[in-house]
Amino acid sequence: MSKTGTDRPAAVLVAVQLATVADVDHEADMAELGRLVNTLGYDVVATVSQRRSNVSKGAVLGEGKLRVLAEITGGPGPAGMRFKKPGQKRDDEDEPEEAPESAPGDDEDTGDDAGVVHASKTPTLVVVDHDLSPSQLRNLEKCTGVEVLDRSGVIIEIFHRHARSREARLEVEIARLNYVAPRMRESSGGGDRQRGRGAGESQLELDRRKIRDRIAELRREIDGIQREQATRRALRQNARRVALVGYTNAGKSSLMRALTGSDVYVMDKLFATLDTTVRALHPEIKPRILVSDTVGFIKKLPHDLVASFRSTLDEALEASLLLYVADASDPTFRSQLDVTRSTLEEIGAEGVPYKLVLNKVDRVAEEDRTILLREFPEAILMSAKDPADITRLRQILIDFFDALMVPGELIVPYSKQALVSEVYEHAKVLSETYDESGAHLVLRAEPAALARLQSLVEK
Ligand SMILES: Nc1nc2c(ncn2[C@@H]2O[C@H](COP(=O)(O)OP(=O)(O)OP(=O)(O)O)[C@@H](O)[C@H]2O)c(=O)[nH]1
Ligand SMILES: [Mg+2]
Repeated sequence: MSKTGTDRPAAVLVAVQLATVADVDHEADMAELGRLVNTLGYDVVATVSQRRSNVSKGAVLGEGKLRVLAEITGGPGPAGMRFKKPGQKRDDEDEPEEAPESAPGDDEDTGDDAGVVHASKTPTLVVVDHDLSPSQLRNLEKCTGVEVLDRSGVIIEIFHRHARSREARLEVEIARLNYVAPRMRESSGGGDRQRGRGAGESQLELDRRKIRDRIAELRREIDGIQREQATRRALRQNARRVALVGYTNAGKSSLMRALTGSDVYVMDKLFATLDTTVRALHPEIKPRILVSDTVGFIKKLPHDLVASFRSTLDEALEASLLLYVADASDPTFRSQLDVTRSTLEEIGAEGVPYKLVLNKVDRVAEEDRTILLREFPEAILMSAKDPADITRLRQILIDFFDALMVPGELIVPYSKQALVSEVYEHAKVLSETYDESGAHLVLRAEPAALARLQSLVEK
């Protein structure tokens, strides 16, 4: 848990552990949720947890724990929630709201201190580790009197705050609108807004239509940007490209910095990077190798965000090599690797050749490193903080691309001497001699690059 006593706002976590979830997985999930909430700028000051056989449809927790939660946030408690009378359905309801059941069969639902860590300052945010339905969210807000977010809501909010490039901002805006649309409700004030109706469309329907229109508008804008990017990428088509992919906080940007000498943002927080950056391997070699740093993955990434970030990850799709970066010092890195694999599959990058980089081994004990190597014999064990490891990784990249090269020969006539430098850009020139026909270049190049150079010379 992060430091308290700062002027950062406070949040309380709500953890519901279902019978099907093992303790160790549940704890890892909660630790990750805590880090997400820290990234959002809050200190986690309390946790209310409950083991349940299922998540209550009405308000997630049982009545006793709702009371405890409301006490922490200073809200009215379960009494503040309005429930429908049997048979009655409000027009903005997607789901009927149910009164919290007291769940007699569930343990730890006593409303006493079990499963509760007490708050040192009053939280202004409640974060739940389950996806909430619109009515669950409303019920919890009424009960606690403060803002409530579920895991997807937190992730979308982080993306919203961190997105820098125009495209990332537009993508996040769409994900956010898709997230809020079903959670919107008729304003309770009623009166004024009711007057706007009449044409058979409620204010809520109108608001939702506005959101759909806005999403369509954002999509068009993104399409424009993507066309420009495709052009820019086409210019890099002949370059040798490697993309860093992996779970958030694994150390992708640190590797990017070390490999390319660039100053991309590195931070011990989740989702420090949201935009793709492309830089040449440094010190530069010819032909150059381009490295791209990408957004990190996370468990249960909201589907809209996966879809949105597909375009950001196009960079990865077009790379000849992916480096799957994992934080070997994190006890849950194996499940993080699974998330990386399945997310890459989802965006259609599963066919791209890859190498596994087990990073942060400086924080792994010597004997555990041996175990890791036995389990992942192909992996590159390294630390982004160790210059010798970076040199080794750099050589592995160079060797990978060199192995794709085939031998070739070009004769560049004197009338086309400008092409010689072009050849040096895209091939490894082994010898350069001159006779009456022009420059004889003995070289190695990737087959596509060689064919292209050949056609330029003969044109
Ligand atoms: N000890 C140690 N720390 C590392 C290593 N590599 C990265 N870190 C630290 O791990 C944290 C996250 O590093 P980043 O490079 O920002 O990770 P990332 O994968 O780019 O993360 P996101 O952009 O948030 O997805 C930072 O505090 C780094 O200093 C390493 O090899 N050893
Ligand atoms: Mg990063």
